[in-house]
Amino acid sequence: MAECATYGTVAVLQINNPPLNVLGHDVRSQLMSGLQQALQDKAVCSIVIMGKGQTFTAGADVKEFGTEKVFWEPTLHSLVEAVSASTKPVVTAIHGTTLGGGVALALASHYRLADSSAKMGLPEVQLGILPTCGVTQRLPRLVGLQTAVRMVTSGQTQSAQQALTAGLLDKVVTDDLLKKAVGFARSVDVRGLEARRVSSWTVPGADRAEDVLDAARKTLVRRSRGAIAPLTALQAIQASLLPFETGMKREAELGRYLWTSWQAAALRYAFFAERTVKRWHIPRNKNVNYRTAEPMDIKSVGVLGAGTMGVGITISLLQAGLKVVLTEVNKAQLDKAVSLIQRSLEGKSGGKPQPMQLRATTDYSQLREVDLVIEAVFEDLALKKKVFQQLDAVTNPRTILATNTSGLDIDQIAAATQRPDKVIGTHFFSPAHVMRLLENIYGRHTSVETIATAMQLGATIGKVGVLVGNCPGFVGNRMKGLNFTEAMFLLEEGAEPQDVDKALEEFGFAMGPFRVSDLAGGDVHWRRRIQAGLTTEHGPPPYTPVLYRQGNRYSPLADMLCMQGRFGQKTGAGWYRYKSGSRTALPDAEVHRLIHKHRQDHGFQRRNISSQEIVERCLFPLINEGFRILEEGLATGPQDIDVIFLLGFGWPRHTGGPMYYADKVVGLGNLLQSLEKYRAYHPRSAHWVPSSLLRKMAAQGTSLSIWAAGSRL
Ligand SMILES: CC/C=C\C=C\CC(=O)SCCNC(=O)CCNC(=O)[C@H](O)C(C)(C)COP(=O)(O)OP(=O)(O)OC[C@H]1O[C@@H](n2cnc3c(N)ncnc32)[C@H](O)[C@@H]1OP(=O)(O)O
Repeated sequence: MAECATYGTVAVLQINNPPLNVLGHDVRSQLMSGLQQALQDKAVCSIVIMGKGQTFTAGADVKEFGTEKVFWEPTLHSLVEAVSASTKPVVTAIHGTTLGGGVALALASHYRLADSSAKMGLPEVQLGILPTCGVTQRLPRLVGLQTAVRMVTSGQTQSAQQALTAGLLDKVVTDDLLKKAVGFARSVDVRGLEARRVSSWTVPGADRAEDVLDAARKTLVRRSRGAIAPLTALQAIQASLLPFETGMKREAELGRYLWTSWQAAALRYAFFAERTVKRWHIPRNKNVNYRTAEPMDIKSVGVLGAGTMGVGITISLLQAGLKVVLTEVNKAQLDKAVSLIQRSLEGKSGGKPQPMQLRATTDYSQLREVDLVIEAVFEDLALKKKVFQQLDAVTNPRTILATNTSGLDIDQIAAATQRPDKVIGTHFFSPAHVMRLLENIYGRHTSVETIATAMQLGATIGKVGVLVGNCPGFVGNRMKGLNFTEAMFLLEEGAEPQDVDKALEEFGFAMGPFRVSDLAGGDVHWRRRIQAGLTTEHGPPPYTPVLYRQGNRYSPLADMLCMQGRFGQKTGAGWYRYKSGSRTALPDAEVHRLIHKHRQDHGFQRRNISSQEIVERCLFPLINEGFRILEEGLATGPQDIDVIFLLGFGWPRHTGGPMYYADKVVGLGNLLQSLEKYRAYHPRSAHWVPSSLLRKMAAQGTSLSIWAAGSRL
């Protein structure tokens, strides 16, 4: 856990708690007793604290949060204070990615040394808590308010060089950190100790504090979208302008407030959910799971189609060091794609040319020897089937064939080949080289090896892979579609697009559904509705009522906009209008007139709709569909659905995701009641019929977390 050794007059305490040296109770106890021994040992003049293995420490053990163990003595706070009060100089030697409590220990030490490849960060706000243990008081004294605010409120890591420049480190070294740290510790003098205690310093640039804090507050109010931790952290940093002890009291108060908040619990859940999804199984056959599966070794990947998705996917693969064969029949499109890929990768490497493992070709037969192909052609079932037939003919029979589709039937695509066991859906989110989610979809015949390979490929390219079953829209788009449907009904009943967007943005989404639709292009979903027979390019299909399709209430408003060529930002007009070259959504009188006339034509009585109703009507049907998905065994557990929404659809992280939000914030009984209430008003919308899983859980008074704990391997 923590090992102690002496090198002449230097005592070295080394954390050894693989994989990440988190500071659980055992580690804290051993570090504390090592420190006390070193203080008592007359032969020891200075002390080094460092870590073995891949990192100094990733901070507190998050698994202890929510349990009593985190408060067992020595707490992290006691340990940090003991380091700070040490009568012998303490040098912290940092390597790997040092986070949270690790930075707190370093700040309380008298000297800070790091390996040149080290990174340091304070991710606490991402867990909904405050960096306590004096971090918000010592950091501004060491690096100034501006850097402290940036580090604490963003949670982003700093490189060793950045930390050195900011004053967070005293020295950066290369090679043999132990030897260099011991040498450094030998050179420091106990006589200078008092002056090295950061707590006795004042915050540099305090005369400009008000301007810095005001500017930060404005930015955070806009960016945090309802998350309370960043703004609370700012208040704690402000307290560093007070005497140290007063500031520490304020930090403790604010720390307690966040520690007990529901948002901290939700963010902790999100942290573990992202890691839980890699433990997948197939609900209808639990023998097919991450433990039994053996992935194929993938070294080369073919990407078919060099449009926006193909380019993003190629960049992700190349960044992970894989060989890529990019295939596109249109030579001009291929050349454009290659230049985009080159520019993107040059940007990443700071302008240095990277050895590119990319072969670009118009010739399908070049895919013959790759281990896996990702098809990224236009979202059209007939086209994809044709492409898969060709791929089946040209590629090696052991090659896995993956389709990047956002909702088409994997089984139909697989049926176009002689190897349905080697066909899988890999749904990337746009921009594919930026978005961390990869929704992997198994079909009826997809083999366990193919599933394991797709999940492994996701991890290799730095994505969070979530495995789901095959159904129209899969998990993400199947649920998300209901949100947009209900948003349009709200327009029919009296809301304006900006009212709906504002309510959902206040809930925490970066953009409301109409702004998202304008960004993505309304034509994409319009074509899908046409393919599904819900509408035609000229209006409702013959003999179809305007407000009902396929047995359900239907709003034709989006179709009406598309028929006018209003596809969103790319055409300068959609649900909003856009000035040339601008992405700012401006309310448009044309749209208001169109909605108004539609209401009049169909006898809708306009009424005022509250933000609460907007949020409930847009989100509750989607959550209800999530319960259906669990019931149908299309996702391993609620975490999988939550991760899809957190990483793929901008669901506000501080609410934990749709299923967590329903379970822990709304309450399943309340959710059921609301669904019943809206169902009574909107009997022609099947999405208000509560799922039987939700009914059962609400009746039993059980929770999704209990159900999930029982179902997960
Ligand atoms: C009262 C006041 C008390 C507390 C004060 C707390 C201050 C803090 O220190 S808060 C914690 C700050 N630290 C973090 O938030 C660390 C988060 N971890 C990461 O960002 C990453 O894990 C990483 C360090 C960058 C490493 O990434 P990677 O190499 O991709 O590994 P992972 O798959 O993420 O993790 C491997 C394994 O470790 C578990 N884990 C990671 N960090 C922690 C942690 N801090 N505590 C407990 N467990 C942790 C992670 O869940 C993985 O576990 P599996 O079982 O393999 O899923």
